[in-house]
Amino acid sequence: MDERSAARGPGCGTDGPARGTGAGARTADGDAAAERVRRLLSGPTGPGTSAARLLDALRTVPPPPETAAPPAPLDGTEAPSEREPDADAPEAPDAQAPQDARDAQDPCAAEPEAAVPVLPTPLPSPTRKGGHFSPGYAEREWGDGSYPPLYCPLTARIDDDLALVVNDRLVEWAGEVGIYADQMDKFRNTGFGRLAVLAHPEADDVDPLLLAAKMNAAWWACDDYYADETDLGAVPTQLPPRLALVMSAMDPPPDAGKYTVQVEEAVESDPVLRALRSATGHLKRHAGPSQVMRILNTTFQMYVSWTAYAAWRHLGELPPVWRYLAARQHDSFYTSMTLIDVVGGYQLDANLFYEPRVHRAVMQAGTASVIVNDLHSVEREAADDLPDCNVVLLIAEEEGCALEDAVRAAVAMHNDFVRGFEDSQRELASLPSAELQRFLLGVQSWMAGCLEWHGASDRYK
Ligand SMILES: CC(C)=CCC/C(C)=C(/C)COP(=O)(O)OP(=O)(O)O
Repeated sequence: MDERSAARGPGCGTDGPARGTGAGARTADGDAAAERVRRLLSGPTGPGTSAARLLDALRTVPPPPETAAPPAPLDGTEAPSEREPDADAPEAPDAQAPQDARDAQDPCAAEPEAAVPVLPTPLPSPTRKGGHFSPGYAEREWGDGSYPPLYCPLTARIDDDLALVVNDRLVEWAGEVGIYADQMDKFRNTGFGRLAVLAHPEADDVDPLLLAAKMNAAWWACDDYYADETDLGAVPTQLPPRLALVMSAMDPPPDAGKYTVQVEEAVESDPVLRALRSATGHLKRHAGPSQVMRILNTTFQMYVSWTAYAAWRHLGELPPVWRYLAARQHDSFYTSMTLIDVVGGYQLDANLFYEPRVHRAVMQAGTASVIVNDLHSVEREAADDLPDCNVVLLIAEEEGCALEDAVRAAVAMHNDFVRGFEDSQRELASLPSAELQRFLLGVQSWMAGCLEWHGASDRYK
């Protein structure tokens, strides 16, 4: 048994050839469905046929059993080392390879190789457990330990040597684009680089992890500077036009002559826009077109919710909890999770990513993780001149209860979402798509890393 297998312990995945074999404990109905899927998969091949057959099979997968089965051990494939741990070698993850920097018209085109500094390969870390496996779920203590635990996946990898390398690179990049310029130490100690390493245990290579760190840091910068932090210049009435410009920074529209020149000047003069554009350029070096558009469109959908909060802040209104949650479900770490296959170096077909049950699963996980954020940021959000929406504060207000009781209610809500994700994962476990199983495991890992990170980041102290 190699070191990595030993670290997993029994039941924590295998090195076996799971590709095409599905995973997990199955019911008799599940076996029948899996068999049907296998037969379907032996049919015609060719572009698009595999995902189409899987979708067909998905329609016949039975609903989850009434009585909860034990969590399916998702024996995903061992992630092959898909890239050399060399930060300067952009590489296509699959057939839908990233655009070259060929589109010189596109200011958001893949960053040229020269822009990525060559850094030494990180030293092997004794704590490194990168790979594709499930350490399972557990009730995890959080905060000062005085509240009921959060039911959450366990963290698959804590590698603070690697996190340091990624975070240092991220801080260097933040200095180049200019975000958090006057608070670099605070930014460093926030540790978005550590978040990327915790949340993407599949990836050992610095460059894709740096991509995740940059995207998350840029999303957060946008949130801090434009939406949330009055001290950083956030003004509710300016948010909608600012977000409209963000979209054009990330997804430059066709040339409109002198108006495009003005757009470009505006992008160049604003650190938040520079960060988002630069991170998108990095994304394009790793992602295929449908992955890029999935990530951009999810970002833009998230912005609609931000405008709702801005209206409430501007009007001094507190939304009812149901309305806040309805907005928060589209403004969650679902957005961050859209990066999972890109960082992992593979591609989940768009028709599988958007298949309703898969979509619901990722939304359940994204919402659970964002409740973790609300739990950790109550004080921070209550402290702003224009307090943010936060599920704990809103429950306390609506129920007229103590903050402690509102925290308990939010914990219960979180735990329901995680159990819902687990059910969804179980329901989808018989589908023999290695990419889908891998992606769901990536979502599981993201939830785990998110909790780990929130408990340690200086941002929430
Ligand atoms: C996807 C992403 C990282 C976006 C940044 C903003 C966002 C949707 C969050 C999940 C964070 O929400 P919030 O603004 O409440 O976060 P902080 O408490 O300010 O960290």
